[in-house]
Amino acid sequence: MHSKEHISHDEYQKTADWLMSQTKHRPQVAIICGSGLGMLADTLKCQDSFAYADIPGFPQSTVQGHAGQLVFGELKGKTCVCMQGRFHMYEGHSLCKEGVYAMVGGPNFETIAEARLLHRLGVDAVGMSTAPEVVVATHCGLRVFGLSLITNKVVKSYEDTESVNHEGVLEIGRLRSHTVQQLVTELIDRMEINNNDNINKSI
Ligand SMILES: O=P(O)(O)O[C@@H]1C[C@H](O)[C@@H](CO)O1
Ligand SMILES: Nc1nc2[nH]cnc2c(=O)[nH]1
Repeated sequence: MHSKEHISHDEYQKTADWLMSQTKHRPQVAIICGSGLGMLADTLKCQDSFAYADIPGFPQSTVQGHAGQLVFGELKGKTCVCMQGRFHMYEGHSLCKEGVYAMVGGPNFETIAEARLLHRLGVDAVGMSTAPEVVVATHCGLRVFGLSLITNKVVKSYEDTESVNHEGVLEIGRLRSHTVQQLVTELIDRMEINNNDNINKSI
């Protein structure tokens, strides 16, 4: 998994599963120790340490002075994991991919000319919703987690014989509904109930 542009969810999952099978620690805090700061990891109690080279699918640290170890343990009673050595763009690692979501008014799908314009503006995904909902929720002081299922490729070429239609969107929705339900259920299960404290205070 060296400096790949794209690391799939399955690849991350395999690495995480391996680590979880090797240690009983379940960290509440994650710390990246940069140059000269790796010694913090040595202070963790009840340590489980793994050389990056031994962790399936994990990148390798190439910088001098970076031990290249993942250290699990306890600090002040909190379970932590420390990266003794980090990864840099100058080592060939790319930035985590962030995407830009753009909302168009609908109900029609964007024309090829509009799709090309959005692409040139740096848009990665396009929909007809979500943005106004997030604006209103944020205005109300709510913390927001937005989730969009990407159902189709946007057509950007006049030669392309594919076209987007609502039936196709609904079909992918049906195919992925179980996964989306599991994800949302898991999120709700892990959610801190007091995360909208700021609203309660202002009422
Ligand atoms: O959930 P929404 O309504 O955002 O889903 C998309 C946008 C359009 O309503 C429709 C296009 O097929 O699906
Ligand atoms: N604007 C837009 N909304 C969508 N919703 C689902 N697919 C699409 C799409 O291709 N474009």
